[in-house]
Amino acid sequence: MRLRNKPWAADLIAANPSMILVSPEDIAGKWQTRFAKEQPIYIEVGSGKGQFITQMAQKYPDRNFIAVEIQESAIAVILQKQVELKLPNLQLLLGNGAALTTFFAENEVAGVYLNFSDPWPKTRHEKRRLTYKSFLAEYQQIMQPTGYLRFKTDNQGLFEYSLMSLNDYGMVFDDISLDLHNSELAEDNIQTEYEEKFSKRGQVIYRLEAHYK
Ligand SMILES: C[S@@+](CC[C@H](N)C(=O)[O-])C[C@H]1O[C@@H](n2cnc3c(N)ncnc32)[C@H](O)[C@@H]1O
Repeated sequence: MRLRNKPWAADLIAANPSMILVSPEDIAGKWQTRFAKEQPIYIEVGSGKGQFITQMAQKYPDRNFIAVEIQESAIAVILQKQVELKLPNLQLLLGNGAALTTFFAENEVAGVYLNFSDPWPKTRHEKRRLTYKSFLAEYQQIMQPTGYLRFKTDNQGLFEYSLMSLNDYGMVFDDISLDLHNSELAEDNIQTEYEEKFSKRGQVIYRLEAHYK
């Protein structure tokens, strides 16, 4: 994600406290109070510029969504969209996905989306991959027993790694697709910015869905 620091980002965030929180310490267990309606909460970790999460919020008004993004310049782009759209079922969190258990209480989340996460191909960076076991433990602690993890990527290496990592963690696979755009799931699929870019280049998109035992 190549976004230079935008001087307006901090100002925009400060001006919209009802739409975005910045690494809050006292929000765990209280997210429902920030939405218009109490309904299941789904989060996307690493939302980038937010095409996926804003479209999901529009398509599923009976669900609440939270974009979790570590880069201020990226989440400010989502916030700009939300200032215009004013979706009652979308909230933003500027924070690190590695610290989800400080932001969410047990069972607060119904599902976690990971889309085109940074691959971190070097072995010494394995711990930064969003499907590394420490991240899987974070998702597990905040997710309801019926919850699911959905992951999409164009990166074969990261996909294979993620299959092994989730399997080693003891997760159960509900669905694995080696060519999402030519599968029965394509019709309902909402594309992310990266997904559009990579599929236009002819790359296949991998997808998996899994849950905890
Ligand atoms: C390659 S981009 C993909 C963006 C978007 N999901 C898409 O598919 O178009 C990965 C995003 O994940 C964010 N990210 C990486 N590590 C993160 C972490 N630990 N917590 C939250 N966001 C993270 C990056 O800042 C970046 O915006």
